[in-house]
Amino acid sequence: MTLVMENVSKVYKDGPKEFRALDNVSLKVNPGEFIAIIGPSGSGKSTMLSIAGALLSPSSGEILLGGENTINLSSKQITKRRLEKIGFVFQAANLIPYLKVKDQLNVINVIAKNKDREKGNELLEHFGLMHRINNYPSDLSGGERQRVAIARALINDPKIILADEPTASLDSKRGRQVVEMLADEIKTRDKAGIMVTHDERVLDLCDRVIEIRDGRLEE
Ligand SMILES: Nc1ncnc2c1ncn2[C@@H]1O[C@H](COP(=O)(O)OP(=O)(O)OP(=O)(O)O)[C@@H](O)[C@H]1O
Repeated sequence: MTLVMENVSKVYKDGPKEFRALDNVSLKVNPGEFIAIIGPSGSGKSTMLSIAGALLSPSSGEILLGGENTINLSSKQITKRRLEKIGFVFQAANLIPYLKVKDQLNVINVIAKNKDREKGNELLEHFGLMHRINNYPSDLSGGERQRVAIARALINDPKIILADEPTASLDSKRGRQVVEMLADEIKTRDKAGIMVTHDERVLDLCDRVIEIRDGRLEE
């Protein structure tokens, strides 16, 4: 499963004004490859990740998820592909405040109609969270919350992992641990990973670092 973006542009329209946030961007991420995207504020990083994850449609260009072009899919089909193929990790863990840790993962099982309910426990064990399964997000440290968010992103065994500033709320040691976990998952299970980050201290854990400036890629 690869992720391919081909000649992707995104133009935001604000009344008569137009703003080109992405300008003819092409990128291919192979299985087992972990790519970092860096760049100044407003350069187009979040726009790019949102388009890669089919959360936002491009103004022109194509996105291929595992060889399948998403351009002609209906929004229902896109939602299904996203659930099956993509795991998202956001800046703040975005956990549901009124659900215990174990239920943060189970809710995805219910939505995805997964029959294998053991996977959640395996992931929580893998990330050292078993002693926390009956806690609410407010009881957890920032690092623990982010580990739950990663476990949740992996519950469907997605082949593409997209992370938007996953270390932003963490100190450098915990931030590094979180990115090490992402890198390990990407390597050992042959996933394609993209991480947007401002954190230069974790770039050595990535295979390639791509810079985005004014909506254009520079490697
Ligand atoms: N919905 C929108 N409508 C209009 N302009 C937008 C919209 N979303 C983003 N932009 C503009 O597009 C540009 C790129 O935004 P984007 O959020 O992708 O940048 P970024 O690199 O992720 O920034 P940051 O590091 O600050 O999060 C910015 O100039 C932003 O103001």
